Amino acid sequence: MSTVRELQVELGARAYPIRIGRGLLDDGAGLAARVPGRHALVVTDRNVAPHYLARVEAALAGKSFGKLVLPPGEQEKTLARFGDVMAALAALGASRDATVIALGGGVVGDLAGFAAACWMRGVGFVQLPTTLLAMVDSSVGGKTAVDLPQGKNLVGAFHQPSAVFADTATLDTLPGRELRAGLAEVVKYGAIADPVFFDWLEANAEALLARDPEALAEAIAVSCAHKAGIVARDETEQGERMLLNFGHTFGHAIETEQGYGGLLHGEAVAVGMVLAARLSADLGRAPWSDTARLATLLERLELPVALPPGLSGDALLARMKLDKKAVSGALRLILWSGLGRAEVASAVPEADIRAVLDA
Ligand SMILES: NC(=O)c1ccc[n+]([C@@H]2O[C@H](COP(=O)([O-])OP(=O)(O)OC[C@H]3O[C@@H](n4cnc5c(N)ncnc54)[C@H](O)[C@@H]3O)[C@@H](O)[C@H]2O)c1
Ligand SMILES: O=C(O)C(=O)C[C@@H](O)[C@H](O)[C@H](O)COP(=O)(O)O
Ligand SMILES: [Zn+2]
Repeated sequence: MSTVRELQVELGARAYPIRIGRGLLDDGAGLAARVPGRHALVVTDRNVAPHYLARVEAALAGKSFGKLVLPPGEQEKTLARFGDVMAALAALGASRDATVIALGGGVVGDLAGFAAACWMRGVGFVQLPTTLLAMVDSSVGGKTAVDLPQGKNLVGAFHQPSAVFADTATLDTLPGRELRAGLAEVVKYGAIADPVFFDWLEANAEALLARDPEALAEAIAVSCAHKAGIVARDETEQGERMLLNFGHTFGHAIETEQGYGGLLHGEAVAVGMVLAARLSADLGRAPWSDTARLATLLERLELPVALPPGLSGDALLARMKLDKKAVSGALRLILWSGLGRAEVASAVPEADIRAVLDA
């Protein structure tokens, strides 16, 4: 195994490690140590299972484990699939000391995590992320959820994993479009919290697209450090954690309006960040020059930066109103103050939001 980087999410008695390195899935002992009871259920999808499930099964030798291999994609992050996970846990006879293991991207992680939060009111949970997006964002922090046709992640719970093992060798089989979608969330950390990292991303964009292992490992480690710090300071999103939603009020509205079959989450977030940055510049809160830098970097990473055709501003605005940051029905947005800084804003005039949606 090559170099393993290790970070910790500091949550007191619930603190947990994030390990990042090539070949981690072959460290069966590391995974087995996080499965204290007799029962484990591995949740994965049909794209991931043929490549990686056997290694997880080998690590669970001696345990009573089940596996659930779901169809892939955002359209499967549903209450119906949540029911399938519940049924699989029941079939396994999983007791309160059971562990749910998510092997896959953010869809599998969010769904399996929500199941772990609910089965017998909460059982153990381990994240084995296999997409860049899951390694840099969704596997860390304990936000778990499923989508409704009305909106993204509307049904969910905070439920932290007991460990995150990111085997970066799994990225070798990840399709290019999915890798690029993950890069959008990487750019988010630079945009909201770390101008030096943003500069580094500008300097390393081509290396990241070319899957240079060192560049990817660095991007994952820096992203996880930011996410772990924010989660440790504000686990349940009372303040600072809301900044991780930069671009998401727009992005989630796009995903929902497209029936979860259009832009990928990371792509929608890329568009959403550019819209939020433009809105911020329109309102005099962010320099136009930084907005241009953000859009240029995302374009260099081959991500979309404009709304896909055919979406109506009215429909998107209506979707945005169901965002979870709203208070008493009033929308709150994450606005940008320029590179490295963002803030929560309420009372943003609807006309200004409509203007960026219609531009
Ligand atoms: N909980 C959080 O904090 C959080 C953060 C960000 C995003 N999310 C959620 O994550 C989801 C998006 O996650 P995603 O981008 O990982 O998408 P995904 O889970 O749909 O995975 C992307 C695609 O890649 C395939 N795949 C996964 N790993 C692979 C591998 N190593 N090789 C080949 N194919 C592979 C999957 O089967 C799928 O088709 C969204 O639902 C989003 O809302 C959650
Ligand atoms: O961890 C967080 O907090 C985030 O907001 C990370 C986002 O990238 C992620 O997409 C998250 O699932 C969005 O959360 P939601 O609460 O808006 O559904
Ligand atoms: Zn996201």
